[in-house]
Amino acid sequence: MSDDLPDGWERRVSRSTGKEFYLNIYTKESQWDKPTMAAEQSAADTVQCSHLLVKHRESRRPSSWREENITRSKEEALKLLKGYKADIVSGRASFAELASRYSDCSSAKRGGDLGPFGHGQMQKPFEDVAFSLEIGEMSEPVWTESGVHIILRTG
Ligand SMILES: Cn1nc(-c2ccccc2)cc1C(=O)N[C@H](Cc1nc2ccccc2[nH]1)C(=O)O
Repeated sequence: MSDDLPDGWERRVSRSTGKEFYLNIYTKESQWDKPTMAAEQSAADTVQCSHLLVKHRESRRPSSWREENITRSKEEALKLLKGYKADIVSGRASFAELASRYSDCSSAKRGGDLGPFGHGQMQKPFEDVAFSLEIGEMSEPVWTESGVHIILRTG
Protein backbone atom coordinates (compact mmCIF):
# COMPACT_ATOMS: atom_id res chain seq x y z
CA MET A 1 0.00 0.00 0.00
CA SER A 2 1.44 3.32 -1.09
CA ASP A 3 2.00 5.89 1.68
CA ASP A 4 -1.59 7.26 1.73
CA LEU A 5 -3.42 5.26 -0.94
CA PRO A 6 -5.74 2.27 -0.42
CA ASP A 7 -4.49 -1.15 -1.53
CA GLY A 8 -4.15 -1.68 -5.28
CA TRP A 9 -3.66 1.96 -6.32
CA GLU A 10 -0.59 3.77 -7.60
CA ARG A 11 -0.07 7.48 -8.09
CA ARG A 12 0.89 8.60 -11.61
CA VAL A 13 1.43 11.97 -13.32
CA SER A 14 -0.21 12.74 -16.68
CA ARG A 15 2.40 13.40 -19.37
CA SER A 16 0.05 15.76 -21.21
CA THR A 17 -1.24 17.84 -18.28
CA GLY A 18 1.24 17.19 -15.46
CA LYS A 19 -1.79 16.45 -13.28
CA GLU A 20 -1.64 13.58 -10.77
CA PHE A 21 -3.96 10.67 -11.40
CA TYR A 22 -4.47 7.24 -9.87
CA LEU A 23 -3.96 3.84 -11.52
CA ASN A 24 -5.74 0.65 -10.48
CA ILE A 25 -2.85 -1.85 -10.74
CA TYR A 26 -5.30 -4.75 -11.34
CA THR A 27 -7.65 -3.38 -14.00
CA LYS A 28 -5.27 -0.67 -15.35
CA GLU A 29 -8.18 1.80 -15.14
CA SER A 30 -7.23 5.35 -14.17
CA GLN A 31 -9.06 8.15 -12.41
CA TRP A 32 -8.49 11.77 -11.48
CA ASP A 33 -10.16 11.59 -8.07
CA LYS A 34 -8.06 10.22 -5.18
CA PRO A 35 -9.41 6.72 -4.36
CA THR A 36 -10.89 6.12 -0.94
CA MET A 37 -11.44 2.35 -1.21
CA ALA A 38 -9.18 -0.57 -2.10
CA ALA A 39 -8.94 -1.10 -5.87
CA GLU A 40 -11.36 -3.55 -7.51
CA GLN A 41 -9.47 -6.65 -8.63
CA SER A 42 -11.77 -7.43 -11.52
CA ALA A 43 -12.71 -5.32 -14.52
CA ALA A 44 -16.10 -7.02 -14.51
CA ASP A 45 -17.59 -4.16 -12.51
CA THR A 46 -17.36 -1.55 -15.23
CA VAL A 47 -19.79 0.06 -17.65
CA GLN A 48 -19.31 2.10 -20.80
CA CYS A 49 -21.41 5.20 -21.34
CA SER A 50 -21.82 8.20 -23.57
CA HIS A 51 -23.32 11.41 -22.21
CA LEU A 52 -24.52 14.81 -23.29
CA LEU A 53 -23.75 17.49 -20.70
CA VAL A 54 -25.29 20.97 -20.58
CA LYS A 55 -23.45 23.23 -18.15
CA HIS A 56 -24.91 26.27 -16.39
CA ARG A 57 -23.56 29.31 -14.54
CA GLU A 58 -23.33 27.40 -11.24
CA SER A 59 -21.43 24.46 -12.77
CA ARG A 60 -18.12 23.45 -11.13
CA ARG A 61 -16.35 24.81 -14.27
CA PRO A 62 -18.80 27.08 -16.19
CA SER A 63 -16.73 26.90 -19.38
CA SER A 64 -16.31 24.43 -22.21
CA TRP A 65 -14.90 23.89 -25.72
CA ARG A 66 -18.21 25.41 -26.97
CA GLU A 67 -18.46 28.48 -24.78
CA GLU A 68 -15.74 30.19 -22.78
CA ASN A 69 -18.11 31.71 -20.22
CA ILE A 70 -21.35 29.79 -19.66
CA THR A 71 -24.05 32.03 -18.16
CA ARG A 72 -27.28 30.08 -18.77
CA SER A 73 -29.40 29.21 -15.70
CA LYS A 74 -30.05 25.70 -14.41
CA GLU A 75 -33.61 25.95 -15.73
CA GLU A 76 -32.39 26.94 -19.20
CA ALA A 77 -29.85 24.07 -19.18
CA LEU A 78 -32.55 21.54 -18.30
CA LYS A 79 -34.87 22.87 -21.02
CA LEU A 80 -32.09 22.54 -23.62
CA LEU A 81 -31.23 19.02 -22.47
CA LYS A 82 -34.87 17.88 -22.58
CA GLY A 83 -35.08 19.20 -26.14
CA TYR A 84 -32.02 17.22 -27.18
CA LYS A 85 -33.45 14.07 -25.56
CA ALA A 86 -36.75 14.56 -27.40
CA ASP A 87 -34.89 14.83 -30.72
CA ILE A 88 -32.99 11.60 -29.98
CA VAL A 89 -36.09 9.68 -28.83
CA SER A 90 -38.06 10.86 -31.90
CA GLY A 91 -35.25 9.74 -34.23
CA ARG A 92 -34.72 13.25 -35.59
CA ALA A 93 -31.06 13.02 -34.49
CA SER A 94 -28.64 10.47 -33.05
CA PHE A 95 -27.15 10.66 -29.56
CA ALA A 96 -23.63 10.98 -30.97
CA GLU A 97 -24.63 13.74 -33.40
CA LEU A 98 -26.14 15.90 -30.64
CA ALA A 99 -23.44 15.12 -28.07
CA SER A 100 -20.68 16.02 -30.53
CA ARG A 101 -22.46 19.27 -31.37
CA TYR A 102 -23.89 20.42 -28.03
CA SER A 103 -22.21 18.63 -25.10
CA ASP A 104 -20.21 20.90 -22.78
CA CYS A 105 -17.89 17.98 -21.95
CA SER A 106 -14.62 17.48 -23.83
CA SER A 107 -15.86 13.95 -24.61
CA ALA A 108 -18.04 15.69 -27.23
CA LYS A 109 -15.20 15.08 -29.67
CA ARG A 110 -15.93 11.34 -29.27
CA GLY A 111 -19.71 11.69 -29.63
CA GLY A 112 -19.96 11.81 -25.83
CA ASP A 113 -18.22 8.46 -25.30
CA LEU A 114 -16.49 8.35 -21.91
CA GLY A 115 -15.04 4.88 -22.39
CA PRO A 116 -15.34 2.16 -19.74
CA PHE A 117 -15.28 3.14 -16.08
CA GLY A 118 -15.68 1.45 -12.71
CA HIS A 119 -16.98 2.54 -9.34
CA GLY A 120 -15.31 5.59 -7.83
CA GLN A 121 -14.27 7.18 -11.12
CA MET A 122 -17.20 9.48 -11.90
CA GLN A 123 -19.19 11.84 -9.70
CA LYS A 124 -21.49 9.68 -7.58
CA PRO A 125 -24.89 10.80 -8.99
CA PHE A 126 -23.56 10.02 -12.48
CA GLU A 127 -22.09 6.67 -11.44
CA ASP A 128 -25.26 5.55 -9.65
CA VAL A 129 -27.43 6.19 -12.72
CA ALA A 130 -24.84 4.80 -15.17
CA PHE A 131 -24.70 1.49 -13.27
CA SER A 132 -28.49 1.35 -13.03
CA LEU A 133 -29.00 1.49 -16.82
CA GLU A 134 -29.33 -1.51 -19.11
CA ILE A 135 -27.12 -1.51 -22.21
CA GLY A 136 -28.85 0.70 -24.81
CA GLU A 137 -30.90 2.57 -22.22
CA MET A 138 -30.89 6.38 -21.94
CA SER A 139 -31.32 8.14 -18.60
CA GLU A 140 -33.57 10.89 -17.42
CA PRO A 141 -31.69 14.18 -16.72
CA VAL A 142 -28.95 13.63 -14.11
CA TRP A 143 -27.53 16.53 -12.05
CA THR A 144 -23.87 16.61 -11.00
CA GLU A 145 -21.57 19.47 -9.97
CA SER A 146 -20.66 19.75 -13.67
CA GLY A 147 -24.20 20.43 -14.88
CA VAL A 148 -27.08 18.30 -16.18
CA HIS A 149 -26.53 15.18 -18.26
CA ILE A 150 -28.35 12.54 -20.23
CA ILE A 151 -26.47 9.25 -20.10
CA LEU A 152 -26.59 6.44 -22.68
CA ARG A 153 -25.16 3.11 -21.56
CA THR A 154 -23.33 1.45 -24.43
CA GLY A 155 -21.42 -1.39 -22.76
C1 LIG B 1 -14.85 12.43 -16.94
N1 LIG B 1 -14.42 13.00 -18.23
N2 LIG B 1 -14.01 12.23 -19.24
C2 LIG B 1 -13.73 13.03 -20.28
C3 LIG B 1 -13.29 12.54 -21.58
C4 LIG B 1 -13.41 11.19 -21.88
C5 LIG B 1 -13.01 10.72 -23.13
C6 LIG B 1 -12.49 11.58 -24.09
C7 LIG B 1 -12.35 12.94 -23.79
C8 LIG B 1 -12.75 13.42 -22.53
C9 LIG B 1 -13.95 14.36 -19.91
C10 LIG B 1 -14.41 14.31 -18.61
C11 LIG B 1 -14.79 15.45 -17.76
O1 LIG B 1 -14.72 15.41 -16.54
N3 LIG B 1 -15.23 16.53 -18.44
C12 LIG B 1 -15.71 17.73 -17.76
C13 LIG B 1 -17.24 17.71 -17.71
C14 LIG B 1 -17.79 16.42 -17.13
N4 LIG B 1 -18.22 16.28 -15.86
C15 LIG B 1 -18.63 14.99 -15.72
C16 LIG B 1 -19.18 14.28 -14.63
C17 LIG B 1 -19.49 12.94 -14.80
C18 LIG B 1 -19.27 12.30 -16.00
C19 LIG B 1 -18.73 13.00 -17.08
C20 LIG B 1 -18.42 14.35 -16.93
N5 LIG B 1 -17.88 15.26 -17.78
C21 LIG B 1 -15.32 18.97 -18.56
O2 LIG B 1 -14.95 18.81 -19.74
O3 LIG B 1 -15.45 20.07 -17.98
